[in-house]
Amino acid sequence: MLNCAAGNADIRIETDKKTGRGRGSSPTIDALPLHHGTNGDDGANGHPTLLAEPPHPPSSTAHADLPSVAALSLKDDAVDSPVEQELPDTLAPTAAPPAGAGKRNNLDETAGKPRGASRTDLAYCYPPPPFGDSSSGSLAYPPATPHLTRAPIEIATRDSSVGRGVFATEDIPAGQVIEISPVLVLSQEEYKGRKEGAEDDGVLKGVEASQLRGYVFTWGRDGSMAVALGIGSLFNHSASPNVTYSLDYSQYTISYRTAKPVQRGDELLIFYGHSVRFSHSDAAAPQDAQVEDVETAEDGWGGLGNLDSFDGKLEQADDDRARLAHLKSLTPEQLAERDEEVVGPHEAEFPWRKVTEIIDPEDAELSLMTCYAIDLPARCAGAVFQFVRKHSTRNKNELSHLKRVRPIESSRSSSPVEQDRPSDNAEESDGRSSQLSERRRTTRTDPDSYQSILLFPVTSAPSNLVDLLTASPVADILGSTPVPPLYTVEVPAEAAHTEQQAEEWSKVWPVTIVHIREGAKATRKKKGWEKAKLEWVEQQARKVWERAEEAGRQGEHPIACRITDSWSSPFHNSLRPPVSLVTAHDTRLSTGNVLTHAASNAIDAVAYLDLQGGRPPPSAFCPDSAQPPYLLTGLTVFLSHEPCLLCSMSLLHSRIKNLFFIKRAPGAGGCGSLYSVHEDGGLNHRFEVWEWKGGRDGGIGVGAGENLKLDP
Ligand SMILES: C[S@@+](CC[C@H](N)C(=O)[O-])C[C@H]1O[C@@H](n2cnc3c(N)ncnc32)[C@H](O)[C@@H]1O
Repeated sequence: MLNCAAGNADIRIETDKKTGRGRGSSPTIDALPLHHGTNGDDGANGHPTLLAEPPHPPSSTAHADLPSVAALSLKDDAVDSPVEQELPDTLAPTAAPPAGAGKRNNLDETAGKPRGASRTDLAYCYPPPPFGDSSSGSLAYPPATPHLTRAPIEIATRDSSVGRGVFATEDIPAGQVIEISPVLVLSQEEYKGRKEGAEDDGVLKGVEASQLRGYVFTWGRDGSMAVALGIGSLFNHSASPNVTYSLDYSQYTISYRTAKPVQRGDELLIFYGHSVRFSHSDAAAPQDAQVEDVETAEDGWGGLGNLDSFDGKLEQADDDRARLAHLKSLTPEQLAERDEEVVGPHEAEFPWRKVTEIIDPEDAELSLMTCYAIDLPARCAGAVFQFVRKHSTRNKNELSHLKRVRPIESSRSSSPVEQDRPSDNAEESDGRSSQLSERRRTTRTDPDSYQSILLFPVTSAPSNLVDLLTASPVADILGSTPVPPLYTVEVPAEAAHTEQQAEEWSKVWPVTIVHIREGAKATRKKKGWEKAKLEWVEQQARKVWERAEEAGRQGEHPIACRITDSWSSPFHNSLRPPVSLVTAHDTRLSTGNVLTHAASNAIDAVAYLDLQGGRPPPSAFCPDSAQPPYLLTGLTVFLSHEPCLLCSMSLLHSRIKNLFFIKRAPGAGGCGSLYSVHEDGGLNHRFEVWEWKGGRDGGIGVGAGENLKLDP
């Protein structure tokens, strides 16, 4: 239930408990001092028809369970109990009434019924009847329309070709919530007026054929549309708006916030979308249509906090078209040759730098760990291995990269365990050492010949190791010979990856070689990307940067995040690049929520897609899987700026495959600057991070986001 009470008006919007938020559940309007115009027909077209009732005193309980959304809408200048405050002056119409003001709404005031209005009566005929049907009659809206809101705004008509708009009656600072409107969601079927899968005969039907068409915006990925109830539907469009908005899918609301300081008298304008043009006001607009069909707009009303479109096809942004046309003109052989061409990271054409502190294993230096070892006759080896297995405190064999035994003749750097042995039997050790020197002279093949055997890393050895060993079958095999002393030895901490490493490191302790798989090795050796991948990555980087700059122009922080499928060479090529899922931008300023960073919003958007079953068909990575993968598993993220620590952790938890960012966030970023979350060995996932090092020529990294100072 959304419940607002203001002054002498008490409006409550309730949800029918049985039908949920069903449209059958009509709003309960306890008292409304004002009229609201209808469309001039019979009020049965979906527009609420609110009739005049005598005002009555504010309800003392009306706001008892005021939900957060309503509270927020009233919070900005609230004192004690915001919902009990007087209605502001803005309720009074401030613009001069038009001639014939008595007829300014088309309700019969005695009967409360719509009365007919001839087109000739109507000085303010807006919006025009749908599709030029002059016989349908249209309604005249007053030049100033009363409304219920605490923000200092009025609804007025200053330009009859644009119709009503929302204007500031006082200066309003940036970042102020001026309206939260509940929305009415229309399914695709309702909107289009035809069943899913029914053939599109090109004739507009349903809501799309009504004047509501100029008021809807994209709501869900399933083709559903929404109408903002209340003032939300009265904001006009501008390419340089002063109001931003965000959709709240859980509350079914859309909230509006000033994106810049607004002066008294200014019109409050939002941005509907790149593809929306008005023939009569936008200079750049094509002259053919009043409004381009909003459904074809890139992302509804400007996509502030919205999702980008995806359909598995190549995106055909203007600047991509020429490239695409060129690619399509190539023969399959030319295309294959082009796709296989690899650009190495050191070539000038390679504009990315890997953000890593991890050294290529093939170049790794020897690193050491300390283990307990013991010298025993070869015949004890089997019993020692069993002993180690039995008392191992770890599931995984931490010494699997090492040979367990080393012939006693090998040189070794070891130190007797007398000082740091795990149990106290130091007295016996001197005698054993002398026995050992004697035995070292015998050969390895002899079951009585002595070998050095690794037991446990010092860090995970049982604390009473010596006692355990003395009580073990190893001691039985030795019979009257005392168990020799343990000692510590430094051994390689990792397996070798090359013959050279193995040879060198085995001088310390025999180490195994783990060869890097041939395929992987080839890729590593190439250490470059196919040209097609390089181009695709750059294109995504450009898109995310453009979105960030656009957000900046809308009064948000110029930061954006784009989530896509990941490039996989066997599946993708220049004509079949990965699919993009969502693009979102930072909405900290418009929502007042300091956690709505771009990455966070994008992750939310993917979760929302999953909830709606809206993720595209399983990608090349999981062709057999019917389910979308866990969170962002295997996906690639593009960010205009290095993510903060919190977002870096969110991306890590989401299991992304790799991240590309354009601008570093010195002292704030969690992927290379302040910390390298993506490589932290103590965390349960890692991902690759690449930073843009390309030039500024293509516009990537240029603009408001260029020198942005980011907080940690
Ligand atoms: C959401 S409504 C805005 C309120 C509308 N002016 C009214 O009086 O009901 C959208 C409609 O307003 C008009 N509109 C909005 N912005 C405009 C602009 N910049 N130039 C011309 N008409 C505009 C278009 O006719 C559009 O279909």
